[in-house]
Amino acid sequence: MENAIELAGLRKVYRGQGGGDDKIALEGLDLSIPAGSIFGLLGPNGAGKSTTINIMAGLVNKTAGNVRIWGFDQDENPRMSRASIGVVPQELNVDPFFTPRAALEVQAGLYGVPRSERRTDQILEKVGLLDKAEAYARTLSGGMRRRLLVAKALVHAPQVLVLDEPTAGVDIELRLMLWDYVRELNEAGTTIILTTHYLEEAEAMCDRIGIISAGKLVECDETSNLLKRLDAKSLVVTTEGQGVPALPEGVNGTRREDGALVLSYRKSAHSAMDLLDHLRNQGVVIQDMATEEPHLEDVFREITKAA
Ligand SMILES: Nc1ncnc2c1ncn2[C@@H]1O[C@H](COP(=O)(O)OP(=O)(O)OP(=O)(O)O)[C@@H](O)[C@H]1O
Repeated sequence: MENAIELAGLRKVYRGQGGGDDKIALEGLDLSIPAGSIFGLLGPNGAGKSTTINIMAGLVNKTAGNVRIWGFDQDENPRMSRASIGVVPQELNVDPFFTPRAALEVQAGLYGVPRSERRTDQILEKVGLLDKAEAYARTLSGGMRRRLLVAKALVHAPQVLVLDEPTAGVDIELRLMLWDYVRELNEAGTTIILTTHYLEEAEAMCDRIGIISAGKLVECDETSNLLKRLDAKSLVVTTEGQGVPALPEGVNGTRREDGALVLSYRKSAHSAMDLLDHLRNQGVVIQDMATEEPHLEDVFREITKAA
């Protein structure tokens, strides 16, 4: 299998209710996600990320286009296409009266997993919920509910696991645990797709990134390539005294919260050495300095601004 997911000309129009306007959420989206990757689907609010995920999961009907999950066309082979994907939704909607063990058993039943093939307790242990197996879901904390949703998405052992904003409002410990587990699943062969608003997280986790803006794919590349392509760089200097000195054209200077002077510049136009000379010529006394490479956040800002 080369691509775990292939979307071609995907279009979604939400019909206006009661005479309201139609809303075009996706406008001919083409996207391929290689098998075995950890893929980050990013984009500003309302770009169409959840719509894309929900269409892949079979939760929202597409208006037009083609969807292949693990090689199975969603229209021609809906059963296999659905069996190949598991989705961890954004909302923490768990049935309050089910225990985690019961919730997984029900889910396994829905997916037609034979009893002999169920791995309920193994999955509960993996997500750290085995000791809560018989607790009512309404007594679980937010973090535990999140883990239960991950567990539910895994009962049918899907080749593709989609996580929609899995760490929104999650504490740092759980976030790290979740990412360890996601990496483990990926190493065992599961293709991972995730959306997140934490760009640092996407940069650290994802080997490939796709950026959606206004219902279209505006960028898709290996994370390292996206970062390399950016011409931006920063020079961080600790100085005696405060204020921002006069700077060469095209160089932007700000003081960070810790007082350090941050100069943002284009690698193609300036070098750190030139800028240091410039500061010295301005009479600035430099105590320390470091350069910083661009982050995904800079790439994201640049791309969505242009789009
Ligand atoms: N059920 C719906 N009915 C009508 N419009 C909808 C519906 N669901 C989403 N939309 C609209 O479609 C567009 C795309 O929404 P979507 O939720 O896919 O974006 P998103 O990228 O996931 O956003 P966010 O980052 O805020 O979760 C938005 O303009 C949204 O208002």
